[in-house]
Amino acid sequence: MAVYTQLSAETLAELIAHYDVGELVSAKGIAEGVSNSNWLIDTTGRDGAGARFILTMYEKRIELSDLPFFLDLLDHLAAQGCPVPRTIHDREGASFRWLDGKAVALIEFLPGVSVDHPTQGQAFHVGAVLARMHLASESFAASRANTLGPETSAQVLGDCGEAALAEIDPALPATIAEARAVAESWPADLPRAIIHSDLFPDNVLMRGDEVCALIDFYFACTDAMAYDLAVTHAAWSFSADGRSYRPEIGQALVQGYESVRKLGSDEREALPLLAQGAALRFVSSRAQDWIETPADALVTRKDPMAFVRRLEFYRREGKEVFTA
Ligand SMILES: Nc1ncnc2c1ncn2[C@@H]1O[C@H](COP(=O)(O)OP(=O)(O)OP(=O)(O)O)[C@@H](O)[C@H]1O
Ligand SMILES: N[C@@H](CCO)C(=O)O
Repeated sequence: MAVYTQLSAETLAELIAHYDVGELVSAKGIAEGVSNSNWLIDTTGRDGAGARFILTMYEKRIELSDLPFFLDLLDHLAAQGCPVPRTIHDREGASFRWLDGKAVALIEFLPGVSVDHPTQGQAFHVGAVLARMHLASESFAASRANTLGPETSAQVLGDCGEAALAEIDPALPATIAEARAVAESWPADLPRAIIHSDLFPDNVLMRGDEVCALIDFYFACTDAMAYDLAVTHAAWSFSADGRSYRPEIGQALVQGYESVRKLGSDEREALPLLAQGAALRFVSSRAQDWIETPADALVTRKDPMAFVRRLEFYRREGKEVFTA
């Protein structure tokens, strides 16, 4: 359940009145998501024909100084024709407002559903849209450092400590040394752009093969484009528990990406290591969350071992995985 803050109908109506979107008709809390509180908002619309939005209240994990970067990025990508929801600005032009001491933003609602078991056609289109997003971001002036790179993964796992990691699973402590080794050989000069860096199936809304929306840009940052493809590969091409690889999905993703932007030989060469770094990024954040979240909390903890299995797969299979 991701509505951490209760807002009264009056408070919501007053908030919506700051936007040129008509009057509030209904507001429903959205159960999906764990980071922020989200509501599905219906209004009468500017022309009385009705309009729908997502209201997000930023609860944790987001540096508020980064918020203008994330919200302006949505506007930029949407203006470039990418399937990304626009930020609705208030009557004074602000992209976010304050409510009960927390930042809130009104975001365009886009249709579509997240898929659990993608088809090849869907993976191809997701790869293509990822490449379009990278190219469209080149004209975006702002930048943001990746705060969750390989060195952070090593640091986070080290801070968790071997004993706490071993309590989750005996295979986890070894990932500390692996993360350090990956960080040491991390490529420094691959072509960069703004990357999504968390493009899991639940952050893509689809209708059939069509990508209707990429959402949840709150980890977006400036980094290697091939790393973003590696994250997406790790997120889409395996069963949820990471035990079985779906080669047709992995290949379709890369082919879709290359139908828009060809990978350089340096990027292709780096993909096996980038994919290990991607797997470690999610091992580390999941392990940290596991330790910090009580077992009886309302939020379901995500299993770090699902990404340890991916890590082992990428290390074992090497470049074969990314050879078309
Ligand atoms: N622009 C949008 N258009 C339509 N639906 C959306 C939009 N943004 C979010 N949603 C819906 O709201 C749900 C929660 O959003 P989101 O995944 O961004 O939550 P979060 O808590 O911010 O993220 P997370 O838990 O992934 O860190 C999504 O699964 C999706 O169903
Ligand atoms: N998509 C991530 C959560 C955001 O960091 C995961 O599945 O672990």
